[in-house]
Formats: sequence, C-alpha cells, structure tokens
Amino acid sequence: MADTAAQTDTRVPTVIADGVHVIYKVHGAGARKGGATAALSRVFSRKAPPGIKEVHAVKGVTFTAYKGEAIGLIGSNGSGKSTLLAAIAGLQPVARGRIYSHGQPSLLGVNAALMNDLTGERNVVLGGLAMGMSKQQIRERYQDIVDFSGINEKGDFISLPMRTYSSGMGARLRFSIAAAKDHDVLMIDEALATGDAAFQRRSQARIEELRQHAGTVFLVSHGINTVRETCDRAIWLEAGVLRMDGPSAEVCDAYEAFTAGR
Ligand SMILES: Nc1ncnc2c1ncn2[C@@H]1O[C@H](COP(=O)(O)OP(=O)(O)OP(=O)(O)O)[C@@H](O)[C@H]1O
Repeated sequence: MADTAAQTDTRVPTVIADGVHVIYKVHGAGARKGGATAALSRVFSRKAPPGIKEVHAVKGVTFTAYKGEAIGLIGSNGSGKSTLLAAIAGLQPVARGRIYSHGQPSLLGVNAALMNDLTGERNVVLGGLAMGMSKQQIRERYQDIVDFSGINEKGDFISLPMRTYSSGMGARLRFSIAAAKDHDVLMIDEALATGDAAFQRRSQARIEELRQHAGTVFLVSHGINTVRETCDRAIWLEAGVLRMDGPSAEVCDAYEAFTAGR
C-alpha cells in the first residue's frame, strides 16, 4: 500500500550492519608460548605464533536500525550479543562485512570508564567531558545526574571516591552520566539489571525519553521481560547467527519456546 511505502521512506537509519563477522584471536591457547628467544625468532621469521585460537563470535549479521527504535538483543550465553554491541561502538574490529552508523554510538559502561580513586563528583564531570558535553552543560545537569543515580539517598556518597561504592552504585552512576546526554545511538549492556526496582523504573523511563528525543537504543539483557517492556523490536542471536528479527513480543515468544525445549 502507498501508506506503508510512505512510512518506510520517512524512517531514518541510524545503524546498518551488513554481513558483520567478528573473530577473536585468543593468544596462548593450549600450546606453550616459549621464551623470549623463541618469540624473537618468530618475529624475524614472520611465522604466526603457536597456539592462536580463533573464536568466531558474530557470523554474518545483517540488520538496519532506525531512529526512535529501542532494540533488545537476546540470545543464550555466549551468543555474541556483547560482541556485536562492541563492534557497533567501534571497540571491536570487524573481520568481514561493514557497519555504518549515524553519529558516535555510545556503549554504556565502557565509554564511561570511570576512575575508582576519584570522587563520584569528579567522575560526573570527567564522564560528561568524555561524552563531549561542555562544562556549562555539565554544571546545568550535574544535580539531575546525581539525583537520578540515587547515590546520595543514603548519605553524601557523591563526594567519596568511587572505590567506596557497591558495584550496583557504580553501575547506577555510569548509567546516569551516560543517560544525561541525548545520544544518537545508545547501547546498554545489562545496565538495567544492576539497580534496584526504583532505579530500574527510572532508567526505563529515561530510555523511553531518549528514544523519543532522537536516537536509537540497543539493550542487551537476559531479563526477557525487560526486553518485552522496554523494547519494540528484538534481535535474537544464537551462536553468533541472527535467528530472528522483529517485534519484540514475537521474538521473545520464539526465544522462550526455544529455551524451554532445551
Ligand atoms: N575477549 C574475548 N576473547 C576471546 N573470545 C571472546 C572474548 N569475548 C567474548 N568471547 C567469545 O565470543 C563469544 C560471544 O561472546 P559474547 O560475550 O559476545 O556473548 P554474549 O551473548 O554477550 O554472552 P552473555 O550472554 O554470556 O553475556 C563467546 O564464545 C565468548 O567466549
């Protein structure tokens, strides 16, 4: 129908993965590495070192993500979800195929590499600067970031070094910093699983906002219900291969039927 065609035309692609393969090279797997002399002689003879094992983590994945979509990545352990996100973020080289993206995709939890010895306060500033925010923007959003994280609910933790935080508190601060900016493409790896129920509700609402304001959100989660509730589309990877891509309810149903049968 003409209507459908018109709708399709107005969608703006944000990430295009075209036959993407990611292969990890694991050094020193199995065989002995040998000493410095052996390594040096390998350098001169240009021979591949012994014991390099390849892990083919993502196998020919193709999809297009559009502006305004929230896409859940699901699949069994080790199916390649985190690897695919790292490749989209440009943190993991692609062995074959190509990834095109609009703007710089931000991978939550990795891009915001916070410093344990600095206070939460300093980390908010550094994290904001690292994401390209100006000092003025950070000053304006500082209180919102701290309030959103809930770090100060049980005392003045924001002025303490991050090493004094629990892992949940650290993850919440990371999420809050990353979520303070409107990203073209925001990728969240299990971040929602870390906070308590109240924080999870806040982050779901923020994801919804980010989606409306601009970008595309990718969410890797083992909580199939989180994907059902937060995402409108889901991509199911199994052993590195894209098994299904479609409305999240349908894909989650199929995935659950698959896991129930195993
Ligand atoms: N740094 C690495 N070096 C070598 N192999 C790796 C590395 N990271 C992941 N792998 C392998 O790549 C495959 C995909 O892993 P990945 O972490 O992407 O899967 P995942 O679907 O995110 O898993 P999970 O659900 O357990 O988090 C696995 O076989 C894993 O062992």
